[in-house]
Amino acid sequence: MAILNLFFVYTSYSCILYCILVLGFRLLLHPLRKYPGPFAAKLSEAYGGFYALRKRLHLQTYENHLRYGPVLRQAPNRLIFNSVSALQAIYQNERVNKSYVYAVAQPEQHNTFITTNRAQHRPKRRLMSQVLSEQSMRSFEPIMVNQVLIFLRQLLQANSSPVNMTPMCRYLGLDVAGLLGFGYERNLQTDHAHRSLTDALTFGNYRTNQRLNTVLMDLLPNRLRTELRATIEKMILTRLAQPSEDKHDLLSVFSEAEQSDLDIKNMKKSAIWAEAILFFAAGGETIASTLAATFFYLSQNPECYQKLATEIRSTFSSGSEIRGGPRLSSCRYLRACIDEALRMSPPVPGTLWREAATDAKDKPLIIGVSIYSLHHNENYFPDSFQFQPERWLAKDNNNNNNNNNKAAHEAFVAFSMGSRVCAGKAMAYLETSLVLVMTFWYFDFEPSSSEGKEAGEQKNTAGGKGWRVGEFQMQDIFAAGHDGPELRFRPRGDFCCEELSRRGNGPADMLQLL
Ligand code: HEM
Repeated sequence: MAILNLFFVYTSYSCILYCILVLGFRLLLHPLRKYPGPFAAKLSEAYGGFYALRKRLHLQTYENHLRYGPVLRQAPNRLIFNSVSALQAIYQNERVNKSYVYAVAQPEQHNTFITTNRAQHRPKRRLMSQVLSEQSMRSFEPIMVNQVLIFLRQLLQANSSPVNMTPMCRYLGLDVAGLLGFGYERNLQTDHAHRSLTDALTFGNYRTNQRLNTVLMDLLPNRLRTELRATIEKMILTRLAQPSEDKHDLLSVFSEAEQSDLDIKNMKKSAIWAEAILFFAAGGETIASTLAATFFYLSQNPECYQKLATEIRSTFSSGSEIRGGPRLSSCRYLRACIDEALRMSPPVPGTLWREAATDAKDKPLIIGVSIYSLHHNENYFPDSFQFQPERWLAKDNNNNNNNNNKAAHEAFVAFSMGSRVCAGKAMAYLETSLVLVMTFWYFDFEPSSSEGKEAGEQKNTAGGKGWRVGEFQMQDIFAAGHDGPELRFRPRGDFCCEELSRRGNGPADMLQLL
């Protein structure tokens, strides 16, 4: 017994001594010791984990940059930068890779987003680029438009009562993502039965973000994940029972690409489902965030709303003309509004961790730029908390706006940059543009309460410290979480009901909804 006691005493002392030595090293001898940052962050990754758990790590990082400057030590082995020069040096650098923390965050997924090995990443990325290319989008567009029409019918059905745009946009985004990824109609927009999918995705994002920011922490349970897996299995089996050429989706693009691309041919067929799952979080959730934020800012800024309404309603002469192509691309104010919403409330607000490509066995230095912080850096975006789509529009004459505009473009990083830039950028702009233009064509909208600005923000989560009036607040769970805005939609004249009933699934459906 005495020996056992002695063993425990020595073990406890050894542990305490070990902790003191590790913490002392991190504080006084570590190569990053001279970089400023919160005291707790210098000692442990738990600092980042704590704020990730509270879903406000992006806000904390922003506040820390204000306090400590453009280079910040956020964990013993991690630095965050807040400048365009650092952005380019990190993300456009062949010698810098995605950090190993991605693989730790989702060990079971080896898709385009997670894979850190360049050779393994290449064929996956080529496949994704093909399914998300402009040509592929042209084939997919009618399916997308059909989903947007369902979205519009839901707005009509609301009959001017308040609509919470977060769930509406999520159901739309996930239905479109499901159709492109799995060729499967999940019908979240119209059917309540499978909406737990959204909770499972939120939970998955939250868990991923935890692990990205502290590899120590994995406290969250797994039940929703199991449910998500069952749903996905059903989607895969249904799709596999159909000929691949029956749909325009990931499987059909894969089947065609493998004829001519040996690397893609060598990919296991099962590997494409890991890519399809990625469509939900990478494609569905991000688009929903962009839409919810843009609706929010337009409802809060009547001048911008008017300018955009005028642009859209003078560019098209009927709802059925609204399609991707030169006329949609000519809507420059529309693009400026989307970019400004992406800047102010980026759908991926956190820090995208990178590390030097090296064979060394030592723990690599992890570095990155926080998207939210850079997007609110006053050097690049003066009055950064104000919604000003004009900052994206270069003036023709030689005034300052052109210089500001260049700085803004260089610091705009909502889709990341370099070899791991978002593969779905073209789809993101097409889908968000179609939704906004078609909504403005058929409806007018306003915040749900007549009390104006603040009332419109009530359904706008996160809150607490860091809350700003006029900002659509994102929760940092990698692909952002949010709620609201609550808006009321009024049809623009009688033609709205007629046209919407004529298009898409036809009058029978429409009668059911009205
Ligand atoms: C507004 C909407 C979107 C935003 C803001 C966005 C943002 C991003 C960002 C920041 C990354 C880099 C992540 C990292 O390095 O950790 C990324 C990667 C990626 N995104 Fe998007 N995304 C959007 C829409 C989409 C869509 C619609 C798809 C397609 C379904 C998509 C597919 C991907 C893929 C496959 C990657 C991984 C690329 C790679 O590592 O090679 N994204 N996205």
